[in-house]
Amino acid sequence: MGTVTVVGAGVVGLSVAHELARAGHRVSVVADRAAADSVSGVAAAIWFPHDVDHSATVLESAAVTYRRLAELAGDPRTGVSLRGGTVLSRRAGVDTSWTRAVPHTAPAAPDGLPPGATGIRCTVPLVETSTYLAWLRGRVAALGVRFRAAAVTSIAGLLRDDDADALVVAAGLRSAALLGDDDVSFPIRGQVVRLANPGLTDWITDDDNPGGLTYVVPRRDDVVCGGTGDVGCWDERVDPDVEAAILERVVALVPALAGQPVRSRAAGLRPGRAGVRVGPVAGHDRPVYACYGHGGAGFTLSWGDAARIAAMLPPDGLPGPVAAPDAGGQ
Ligand SMILES: Cc1cc2nc3c(=O)[nH]c(=O)nc-3n(C[C@H](O)[C@H](O)[C@H](O)COP(=O)(O)OP(=O)(O)OC[C@H]3O[C@@H](n4cnc5c(N)ncnc54)[C@H](O)[C@@H]3O)c2cc1C
Repeated sequence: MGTVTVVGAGVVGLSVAHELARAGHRVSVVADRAAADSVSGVAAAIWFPHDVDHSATVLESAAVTYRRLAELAGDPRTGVSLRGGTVLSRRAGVDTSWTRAVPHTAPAAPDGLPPGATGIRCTVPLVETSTYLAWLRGRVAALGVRFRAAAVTSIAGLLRDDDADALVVAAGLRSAALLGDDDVSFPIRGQVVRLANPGLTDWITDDDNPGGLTYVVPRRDDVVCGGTGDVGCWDERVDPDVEAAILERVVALVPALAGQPVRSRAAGLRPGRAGVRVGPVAGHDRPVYACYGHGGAGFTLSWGDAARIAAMLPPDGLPGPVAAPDAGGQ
């Protein structure tokens, strides 16, 4: 058994802490924001590998997470359910490799689709973020993981002050600045408006909408309507003009949303990266691992990538620090 400190308490940090503690490590989590106050609290969140590459490793992590979330859907306390929906496409040659990670997909019936669009029907896990993140934190705490509220200013400083045998950096978008060896990370700004739910259950995504990225994700008490995918934008404020445009697009797509009152609104920065980073980080005197860069798919990859980190840190033989130049993860 070893002691491991995880930096980050978003969906990724919590999932990593869970898997490490379950494997037998003594785990601490240090974070300056609770999950609900990070981008994890803004997510829609449906299972879908959005804004990440669809490499074999990513799709395997997505498939592992699908299965785990599908199991959790059996327990209403988790806030996870399985929901049917449609992935719309308005152009030829769209990448459908993600379908390999879903047990069953079928072509959508053309009636009801926008003119010229095609669709893929499937059932995926829907995560009600506030319920799920609170449940997950409770599970992690029940495994004996300790939480510390603090801002980490440098990895070297943390290693100096912390006697953990290993460190995992799962700090989302801010991981790159903390590690200082990554120039391929970037924000992807997303804005949503949440409407009262007029009784919808099916979700729909419309990435090729001529007006911009559009999706409708009905939850128990509201409907998450989006969105935007502004690459390189660091602005976390809600923009009223962007909201008006989102509302226009979602009502055109799902007319039942017309006139529904706004319940809440939010914007957040997805941790974009040219390749999700899961693996050892070189150049430290103790083992340091990275788990970040999940783009619009942090929930979708959470359990799979947490399991990968746990496999890299076996409790009966922690690896040593990595001296060779870091290859930059997967
Ligand atoms: C509008 C929108 C819709 C989305 N929809 C979906 C969806 O449907 N499905 C899906 O899978 N994903 C979705 N996402 C993406 C998802 O939200 C992210 O991929 C995921 O939340 C990233 O989680 P994370 O734990 O890596 O980062 P975060 O949630 O940002 O957590 C980072 C953690 O690290 C801590 N931290 C960072 N730096 C420091 C530091 N220096 N010191 C101490 N602590 C630090 C923070 O306090 C926080 O606890 C969506 C995102 C947006 C914006």
